[in-house]
Amino acid sequence: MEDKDLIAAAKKYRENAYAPYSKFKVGAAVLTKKGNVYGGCNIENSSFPVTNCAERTAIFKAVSEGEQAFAAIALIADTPGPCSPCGACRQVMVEFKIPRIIMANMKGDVKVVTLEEIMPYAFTEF
Ligand SMILES: O=c1ccn([C@H]2C[C@H](O)[C@@H](CO)O2)c(=O)[nH]1
Ligand SMILES: [Zn+2]
Repeated sequence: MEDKDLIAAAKKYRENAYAPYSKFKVGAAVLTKKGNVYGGCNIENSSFPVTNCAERTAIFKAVSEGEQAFAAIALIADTPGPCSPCGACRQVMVEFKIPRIIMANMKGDVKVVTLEEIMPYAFTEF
């Protein structure tokens, strides 16, 4: 699967975003090594910190289906430049060793980075 296809999947899931508080919709899609795609959107809560980001929704969906080996993740939002994942999502990407992060926006800007580039000096217990 090409990056543009994973971005298109993320864009589709962005339409399902539940963001009545921030009005900021985010979509994400993870590609597993088996070749399956799991999508996610941000899901907000009136108790703001309870909100789940699009990337973590997508990753947790994949893990829930028994998939823990990932090839890439794409995320998209209506940002001036390619949308960059928050720290919590980066930590989850470290946990599951997602090697490539494809950042995109609604204008068509795309930036691809490695996990090492986006999360240097990551916390690991061992
Ligand atoms: O990596 C991120 C950062 C933020 N958001 C969502 C959470 C919240 O609903 C909205 C504004 O922060 O964007 C994501 O989905 N992913
Ligand atoms: Zn996040």
